[in-house]
Amino acid sequence: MGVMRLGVVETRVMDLEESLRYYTQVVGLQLTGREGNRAYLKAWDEEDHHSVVLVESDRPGLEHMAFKVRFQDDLDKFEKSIEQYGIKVNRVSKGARMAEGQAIEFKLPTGHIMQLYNEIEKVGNGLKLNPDPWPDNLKGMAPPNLDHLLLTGDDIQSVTDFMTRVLDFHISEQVVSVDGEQLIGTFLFRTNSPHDIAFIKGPDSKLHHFAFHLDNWNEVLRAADLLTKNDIALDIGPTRHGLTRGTTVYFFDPSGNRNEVFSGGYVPCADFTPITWTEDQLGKAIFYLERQLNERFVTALT
Ligand SMILES: O=C/C=C/C=C(\O)C(=O)O
Ligand SMILES: [Fe+2]
Repeated sequence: MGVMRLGVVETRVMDLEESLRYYTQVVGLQLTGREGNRAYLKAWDEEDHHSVVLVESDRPGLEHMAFKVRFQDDLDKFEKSIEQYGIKVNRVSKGARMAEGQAIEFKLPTGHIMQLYNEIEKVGNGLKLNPDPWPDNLKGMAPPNLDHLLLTGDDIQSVTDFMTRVLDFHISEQVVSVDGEQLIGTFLFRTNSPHDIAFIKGPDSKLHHFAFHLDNWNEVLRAADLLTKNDIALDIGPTRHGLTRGTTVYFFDPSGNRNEVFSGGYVPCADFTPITWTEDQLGKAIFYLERQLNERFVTALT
């Protein structure tokens, strides 16, 4: 029962062809389908039809995010508990997007659209019978999987209450005001990774970044090399986050959506005692080696 992992981020892009070149050649995702103004992509170690949907639009940003639940009948249970909590739930019919089954959709207290689903076509990763550790013909950064996303919103307390009490997410880290009164950031997980989704104080309904996993620090450096090789500006990094301990590079896709490649961190379980950062240490929390935020951290949102 319950939410397994972040399954899909549907991201608005301004030019689908240019974005496809970037996400397949530089990031190194595999194109698995195209229909109308949407393109569907997966990372090489993922089995489902897609984890990233690019939808051509007149503005960048996050159209929706979807978490995969373990069983189809989890949807009925979550529909009831979300509505009991006081948030309206809509049903999304099978086939609303290529290869996807039925889903439930609702708006978070921060204004973001979230879906829960179980059914999606499995295309496999070709590594299930006497497999090599990775396939041939990988391109670009070649992340094995989608990792997490960071969103901004005003009421961090409410979204944390909802995610923990209704969707049973656990808190790995939190950022609080110096007097401890106000919750400024919240890092939440269902998988045993430092975060599957996080929220920090800022304008409602905005995307800060979505991230792909890499195996180690060398791959993070190589990702930065690839960006420079392609004359793509880095936002920051390679560096380390104090929060999550993850090593990282932040950069932007052609539409200005921030991407991240992330490696490391720790392996929390449900009994993990949350790590607390006070706002006066925010610089070190976010960029441990620089020990200060860059301006874009709070302004470059989509
Ligand atoms: O509040 C911002 C901290 C960001 C941390 C990450 O992006 C991460 O750990 O992947
Ligand atoms: Fe991140």
